[in-house]
Amino acid sequence: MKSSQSLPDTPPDRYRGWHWVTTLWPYLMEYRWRVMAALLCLVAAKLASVSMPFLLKYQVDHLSSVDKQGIAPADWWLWFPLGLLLAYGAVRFLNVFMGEVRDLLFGRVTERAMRRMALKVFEHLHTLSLEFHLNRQTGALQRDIERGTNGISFLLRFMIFNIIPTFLELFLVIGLLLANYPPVFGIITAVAVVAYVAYSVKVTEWRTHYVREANRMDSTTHARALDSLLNYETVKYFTAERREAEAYDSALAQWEQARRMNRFSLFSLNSGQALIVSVAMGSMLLFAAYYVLIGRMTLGDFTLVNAFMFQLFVPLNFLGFVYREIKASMANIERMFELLDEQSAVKDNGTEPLHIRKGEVVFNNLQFAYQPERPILKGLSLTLEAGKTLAVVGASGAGKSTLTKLLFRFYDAQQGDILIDGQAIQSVPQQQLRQVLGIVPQDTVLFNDTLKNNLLYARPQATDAELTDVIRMAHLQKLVNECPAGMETVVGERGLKLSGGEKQRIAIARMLLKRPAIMVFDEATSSLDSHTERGIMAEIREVSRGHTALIIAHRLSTVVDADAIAVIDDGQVVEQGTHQQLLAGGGAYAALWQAQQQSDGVEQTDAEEK
Ligand SMILES: Nc1ncnc2c1ncn2[C@@H]1O[C@H](COP(=O)(O)OP(=O)(O)OP(=O)(O)O)[C@@H](O)[C@H]1O
Repeated sequence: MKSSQSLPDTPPDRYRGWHWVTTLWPYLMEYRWRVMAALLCLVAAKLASVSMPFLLKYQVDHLSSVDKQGIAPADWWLWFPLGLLLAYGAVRFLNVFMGEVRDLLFGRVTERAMRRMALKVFEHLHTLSLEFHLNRQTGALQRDIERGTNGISFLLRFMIFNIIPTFLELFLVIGLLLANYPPVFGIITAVAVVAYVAYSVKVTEWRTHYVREANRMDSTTHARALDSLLNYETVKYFTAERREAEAYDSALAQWEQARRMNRFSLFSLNSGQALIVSVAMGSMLLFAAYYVLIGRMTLGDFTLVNAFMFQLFVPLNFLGFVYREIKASMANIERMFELLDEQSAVKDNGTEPLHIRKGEVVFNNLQFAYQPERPILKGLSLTLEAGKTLAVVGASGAGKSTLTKLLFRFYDAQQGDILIDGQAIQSVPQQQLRQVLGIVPQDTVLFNDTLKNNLLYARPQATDAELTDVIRMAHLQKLVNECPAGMETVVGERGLKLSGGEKQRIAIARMLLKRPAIMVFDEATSSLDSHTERGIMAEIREVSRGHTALIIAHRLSTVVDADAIAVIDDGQVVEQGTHQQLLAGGGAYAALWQAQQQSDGVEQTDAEEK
């Protein structure tokens, strides 16, 4: 399994604390009136909630004051408790209703914040270098974004509408108890709340490790299963089903163990919380009963204390969960912030507009290494003359594709420059640079969309006639005609429903549709049969006529017509000239030519015919 360079479990110190508040603040401000209205609803709901026990108290006091014979139905005294009952019902409804209105109003705020944040990260990811993306598992990256945006929603909702109001209510209730009743009630409530919060925080901290471990194992088992299923064919080729199942099961066993510890820690948290709540409520009721017995409190007061306790401890019970989730949300958001802080190794700070005059490309004394200890290009110099075709050949791994990556500025060379018509590519905006370049890459990856949309990706405004033209040039008519859905055929994830050669032809067609000034063909026909290859090479010659073209090829027979051929070895150009000149030179190219001719009789005949 590939190792994922995921973000570290514990975020660095600079992300701790209230960093997220300042980041999220602008999103709250975007809908400030909604936020204000939601807060008003919150206050209304809380006032309703605090008044409920009082209504209950008056009710009970009134009912217990009626003597055993009851009262006549016409007596106005009868209507008082009925009015209270109605008020109680109305206030209870108001409490719930205001909560719902609040959610309705605030939902929009959280969704907008999620949308803005997700877009920001998405755009940022597209600015990061290829190296960053190569080092990451896309799935893990996507999970980081998903968790981050969900984290925002959770944090906004629960911080503003759970934690803060719960504490507001606590202060309100403790104040009311202290003002109206013997101090013992307020004191017990305060002590219980402090004990409850302290215990919840402590135990939550302790169990975070188990929660994280369970989550990690959950991701690992998923990744294991996914990797195995993605490699479905390889598993069959090597009859490795048993091995795969065992590896999956061993990951599952670790997940099971992690879940066990997680459950145990949850048990400790919940039982401890329940104990604190029960002791507090029990002692409050004990005192309340005592005060009723000695006549200092009424039955209504007894009911009120009981009701307050219920009202307080229900959200408090929830606090353990909310605290844990808020911590997790903060960690997830911090991961997302780390992504946003990630800087591209390749800086896009060129400001000169790119002026294409002829389309000459010069690679000037390039030195480049992906890893410092392993140089790939060692002072390579090469000129692509304007309007000419230059072929680059050389052993596998010699650094040919690396040249194209440097040209597209996926990486910057450590030394040396690349100049287009005399302008260093670093000095121009990347967008402008890439607009004048077209490539048929070694491995074509397609969007999981229709053939047509994959082609139009190069130039969405292209006409049908232009599409038909490039389809013909890239020899794609047969494929389009044979597929029942024609151009509307969906090509599957990464284009996996097409053959290697078909994908290459689509890549050729869409590059032709882009009509770039400089064309790069990186082994553009390597997956094609010799017949189709010849046809397409003829088309490539045709379309690249008058354009600057760089052709990277393994099969030398495909580049014998090039205006110049450069042979790369050990990070340098070791030979350069036309096919005939290089053959006559009897050097590396001639040797390569001989070797290929021997191994491919058909190609030999083809080349001799030329
Ligand atoms: N992102 C990367 N990180 C580290 N090394 C890399 C990276 N990309 C390529 N390499 C290494 O750089 C060397 C040159 O790669 P490159 O793709 O340029 O070779 P190539 O000449 O195009 O080979 P081929 O003909 O097989 O396509 C290879 O040895 C490869 O392993």
